[in-house]
Parts: sequence; C-alpha cells; structure tokens
Amino acid sequence: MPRFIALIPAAGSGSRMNNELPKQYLSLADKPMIYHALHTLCHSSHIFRVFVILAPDDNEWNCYDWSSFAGKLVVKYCGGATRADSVLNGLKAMQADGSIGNDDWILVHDAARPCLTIFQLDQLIDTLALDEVGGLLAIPVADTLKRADSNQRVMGTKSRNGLWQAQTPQMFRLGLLMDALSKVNSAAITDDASAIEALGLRPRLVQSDAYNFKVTYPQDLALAELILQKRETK
Ligand SMILES: Nc1ccn([C@@H]2O[C@H](COP(=O)(O)OP(=O)(O)OP(=O)(O)O)[C@@H](O)[C@H]2O)c(=O)n1
Ligand SMILES: C[C@](O)(CO)[C@H](O)COP(=O)(O)O
Repeated sequence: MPRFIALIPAAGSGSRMNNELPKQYLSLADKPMIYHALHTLCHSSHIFRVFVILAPDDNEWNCYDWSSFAGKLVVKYCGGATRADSVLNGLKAMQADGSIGNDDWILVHDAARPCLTIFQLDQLIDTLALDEVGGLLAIPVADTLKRADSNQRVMGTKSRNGLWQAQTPQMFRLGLLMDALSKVNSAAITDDASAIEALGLRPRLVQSDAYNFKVTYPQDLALAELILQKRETK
C-alpha cells in the first residue's frame, strides 16, 4: 500500500515579509510559524513521515524545541535557490533515505500556510488516494479580476470563470513528481502542480477554503494569528 509523506519546503527568506528573520520562524500564536503546519501534519493518522527542507546555512531551526514531533519528523538541510529546487532536493533526500518508494504519495505543503486543518488534509487524501495523477487544494476565485498596465491603470476585466487559486498541500507520487520537477525550469514555476501540468497531465483540484491562505505580507500575520487563536479557544 502506498504511504502518505509530507514535505515542507522551508528554505525561503520571506522577502515580501520585510523581516530579517526568515518567514517560517516569525512568531505566530507564541510559536515559530512552521510549528503550526508541522503540528497538523504530524498529528494526522494518515501521514507516515514529515520531511522539513531547510536552507543549508539555516541556523535558526536548532533554537527551538521540536521534540513533540519526534517519531515522524525528518530534517534535511538541502534547500535550493527556488521553491521548486527545494522540493526536488527534498525528494532526492527522501529517496536516498531508502524508506520511501516511487509509488508513495508526497504532500508538499508550504511552511507559510499555518492554518491548514486536519479536515482539509483528510479531504485531499480521501479524494486523491486512488487518483491516477494527484492534485491540490484550491479555492475558486471570488473577486473580479483586472489586468493592469505599468501605471496601475486597468487595461481590462478578465473572466474568473473556471479560475481557481492554488493552495497546498499538493499531492503527487514520488516518482512522478521527481520526474516532473527535474524537467522544468525551476525559476519559471511557483507550484508543484505546474511541473506535473508540463508533462501533459491534469492534476485534480480539491476544494478548500480561504482559511488555508499563505502568509506572504506583514499584515497576513495578524489574520493567521486570529484564526489560530479562535481555534484554540473552541
Ligand atoms: N528557495 C526557496 C523558496 C521558498 N521556499 C519555501 O516555499 C514556501 C512558499 O514560498 P513563499 O511563501 O513564497 O516563501 P518565500 O520564498 O520565503 O517568500 P518570498 O517569496 O516573499 O521571498 C515557503 O515555505 C518557503 O520557505 C523554499 O523552501 N525554498
Ligand atoms: C505553492 C503556492 O503556495 C501555491 O499557491 C504558491 O504558488 C507559492 O508561490 P510563491 O510565489 O512562492 O509564494
């Protein structure tokens, strides 16, 4: 039986966050941000192991106590220059580990999506476990879309029909994802599904919700904090 393994690329710098500390370590509800995604993934009964991919020169990880995730957590210092490079390097490290096979499912999840829930994770796994290709969490676009010129003036309004915003986890089999990522220009793609699409395959979209948003700009931190605190008091 194929297993489900999570991979968290966490080698980014968070340049849009404008903070010296890499985004994944910024304090969120009294923990470094990456703690929250780890907590959900490590507590899922479906997930066999969780790999975290750090930058080779990361010297922040060891400043925190991760002992509550012992047993499932594996840390590798092999992040690359782009998100896709970090994921591919992580997959290679997984394969070298020897315990993960080409047919096992890999769930790639951003460290910067701290509000993922067990419910969303289960929906993804239950929908895709027998799928030929794999897929990703996503939400249909809700706002009206404008195309801008270089002066930030509207050039036109685009139809949002059939448009979805990609989230993570994105779930593909190890062998297929490695093959796909090793064939693309990693600087030209921003998610894992794009590499699968470039092979001519069509990943499935599994509907999620806006709570699983990506913390990208400084103002996003307060929203994530509110969501996490509200859950704790329930
Ligand atoms: N070279 C990189 C770049 C990004 N990531 C990871 O990919 C995820 C999503 O990326 P994003 O939100 O864009 O994070 P950053 O690249 O850190 O942010 P920015 O684009 O603002 O610099 C994050 O968990 C980030 O750490 C990574 O592992 N390796
Ligand atoms: C993978 C992702 O989170 C899906 O929305 C997103 O593409 C990451 O993009 P970024 O430019 O690295 O933030």
